[in-house]
Amino acid sequence: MGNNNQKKLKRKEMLKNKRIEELLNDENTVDQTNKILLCGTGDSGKSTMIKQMRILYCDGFPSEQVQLYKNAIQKSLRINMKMLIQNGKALGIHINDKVNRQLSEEYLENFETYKKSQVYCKKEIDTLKQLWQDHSIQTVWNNRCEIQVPENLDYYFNKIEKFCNPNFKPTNEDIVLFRIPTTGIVKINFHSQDTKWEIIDVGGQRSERRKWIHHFEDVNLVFFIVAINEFNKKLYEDETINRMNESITLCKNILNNKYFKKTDCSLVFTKTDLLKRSLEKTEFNMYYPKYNRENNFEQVSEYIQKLFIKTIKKKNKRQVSSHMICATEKEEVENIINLTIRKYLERKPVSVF
Ligand SMILES: Nc1nc2c(ncn2[C@@H]2O[C@H](COP(=O)(O)OP(=O)(O)OP(=O)(O)O)[C@@H](O)[C@H]2O)c(=O)[nH]1
Ligand SMILES: [Mg+2]
Repeated sequence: MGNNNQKKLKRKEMLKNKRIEELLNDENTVDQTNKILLCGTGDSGKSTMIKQMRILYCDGFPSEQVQLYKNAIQKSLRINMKMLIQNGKALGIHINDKVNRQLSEEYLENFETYKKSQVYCKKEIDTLKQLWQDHSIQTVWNNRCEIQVPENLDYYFNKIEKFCNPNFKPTNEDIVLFRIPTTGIVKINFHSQDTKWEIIDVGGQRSERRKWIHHFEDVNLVFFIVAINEFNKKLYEDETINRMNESITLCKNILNNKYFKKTDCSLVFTKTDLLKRSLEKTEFNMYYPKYNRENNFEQVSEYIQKLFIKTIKKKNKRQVSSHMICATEKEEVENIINLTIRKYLERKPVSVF
């Protein structure tokens, strides 16, 4: 009798083990993909995070992407010098140096001819180099919060010969620092802490936001990305609107959306390096008059975080976290992704049964 019972138990154990193996081999059960959605206004740093993920988890950029960035970087130098000259005039910053003023006039006159050429001739490179070093052009660049120019333009102008060389091949850093506004949706798959993840990047400009809704379902984590240095900038789509105010309104609308009632969310403040730089020259309370603390990074960044956090309702049903990073630093992106996933998994352990 005892032997029979033992046999039955053994058989039960074997069946259980077989079932576990079946479950483990069933992709639908174990390989369930978790979803992270990146939201935020244009230029906030969503794609920069995605690029870092590509470098960290997907062996970097495919050759078509590298070529796309090469072309875009090369084109942008011309266009942005034109912008600096023209916007300088509009801001009342005229080129004082006689030689450089003449050079800038000639550059604008010949711009269309230059633009037609794929390659930069020596004369154009020398002109761009000299104009970039001009004191008045540097004044325009230092007042860039008044105009719409790319964030890291100095990186490219400071090494202009490299970028104008027809044989130049963009490095990861060249790609991470350059912005191509996202249109449509970009997805990346990766593994973290024995779980499968998909991270979704969307375009943040107003015209792109209506596409977001198609990706709201089954989201495990929402990251709302904010460029923490944009307190003194105007929205590209409507220059009467302050960029940070636009971001606060969007944060309120997205993170309180019914789809995300129970979804953990992370506020990710990027561009900490640029905020530090900008507070050296700008008083934060000129833009937020209610602010009455020190004009330093620690206190201003804490105040900005609170402006966003207080818009998020019903925190009891979900975890809300806030992080500050320089998104152009790969390790900082990696750390917050890992940390957020770990916190998520701790709260909701993945169970096979
Ligand atoms: N210096 C610095 N630059 C950053 C940082 N984060 C992003 N950038 C730069 O900011 C620019 C905009 O970044 P993107 O990631 O393309 O912005 P986005 O949110 O994807 O913009 P859309 O696609 O229009 O929604 C790029 O030139 C980035 O290199 C940061 O922390 N520090
Ligand atoms: Mg983008």
